[in-house]
This record gives sequence, structure tokens and C-alpha cells, in this order.
Amino acid sequence: MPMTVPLGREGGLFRALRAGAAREWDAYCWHPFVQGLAEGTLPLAAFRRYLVQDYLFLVQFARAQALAVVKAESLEAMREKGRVVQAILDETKLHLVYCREWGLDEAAVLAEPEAPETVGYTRWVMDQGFRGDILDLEVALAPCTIGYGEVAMRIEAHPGRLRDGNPYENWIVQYASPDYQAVARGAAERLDRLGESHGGAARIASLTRVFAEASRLEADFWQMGLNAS
Ligand SMILES: Cc1ncc(CO)c(N)n1
Repeated sequence: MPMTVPLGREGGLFRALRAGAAREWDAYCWHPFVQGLAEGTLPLAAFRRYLVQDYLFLVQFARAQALAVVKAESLEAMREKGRVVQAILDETKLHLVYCREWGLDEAAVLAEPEAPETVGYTRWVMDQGFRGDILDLEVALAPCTIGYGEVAMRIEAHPGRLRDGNPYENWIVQYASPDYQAVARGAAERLDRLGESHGGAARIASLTRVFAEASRLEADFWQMGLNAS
């Protein structure tokens, strides 16, 4: 399994959660679906299934980030989360363009029902936000944002990584890009800060359960793609 330097700072909350949920985190970040992306061996049908559901995921992910605007701890954090919501809503449009390149037209994507894995994951994240505070919500959101940053880094570090003629090259490049890596790094830093301000150390057991569950639900999302092939 390719290893990379984790995001967040030494002794910070993100690294504590990552270490506490190492089994679930590794199963997510180096899922067979991810290996298939890296090696260019993933069945095309698996990727198409994933792509359509990921569009539906992003819409719900924007709603969950919007809940973080509501739950934010400061005006500055409200502004920051508001920008995140806007960025995701813009990304959904790009996602439809990308789907089109894969032969999935907009009408077909919009008509597709959400898979149980998509509903299960996104509504569970929302529920963490409704029942808890901003830190519970950000921990539930963290594996999405930070995880895809690490997934891309692991793919790049994989000795078996196929570059020439890899059908998934665009996808990999998007998440390995400096822009996305900065988003992932920023999310890990925000989690570390919230850990300090919101009693992360005293809450580590319950927060680790939330982080592990989100990681497990991310792995289920990859698996949903594989199950379609
Ligand atoms: C399921 C899932 N998790 C995380 C991301 C990263 O934005 C994504 N696009 N889809």
C-alpha cells in the first residue's frame, strides 16, 4: 500500500482521528476501486456507475456543507463555509460536463435515482450535524474532503500507477492538482483548529467513531461502483 505523509499537524486532531480509525481509513483510501483507478484496470462500467452517483452525492454534500454554515463557530467561519458551498455547487456543473465525456448525458444523470449507498452516506453526515456541534459535523465531513486528497497522493505514489492511456487520468489529475490538495490541506488544518477550540482531546472516543463510520461509508461508495461491473 503506497504511503504518503498525512495532512494536518503532528499532535493535531486530524492525525489522531486518522490513527484511531487506521483500519477503516486504509480500507477507504486504498480500496480495490482506487487501485483500479491507479492501474487503469477498473472496469468502465464501475466508473460510470460511480460517476453518476457522485453527481447525486455532490448535491447532498453541498447541503451538508450548508449545515456547517448554520453551525459555524464564527462569522469568519460562516464566510469560509459559504465559499465551500458555492465551490461545490459550481463543481456540480463541471461534473455534468465530465459525465457527458463519459457518454452520460445530463438528462440521464438527473433522472438517476440515488443509490442506497449515496442516501446512507449523505443523510448520515447531515444527521451528525443535526445531533452534534460544528466539530461533530466537520469530523463527519472530513473523510470526503481530506480523503480524496490522500487517495490522489497514494495513487501518485503507487509504483504500479499507469499514466499513458489510463482512462482515469483526468480524474486522478483533478484530485492530485495543487488546487484540490490545498483544499484538502485547509480542511485538515481547520479540523486541527476546531479540535483545539472545541475540546477535541476530551471527545476523541466519540469523534473517532464518527470518523471511522464516515470512512466506512466512503469505502461502501467505492464498492457500489465495483458492484455495477
Ligand atoms: C463520495 C465522494 N467523496 C468525496 C468526494 C470529494 O469531493 C467526492 N467527490 N465523492
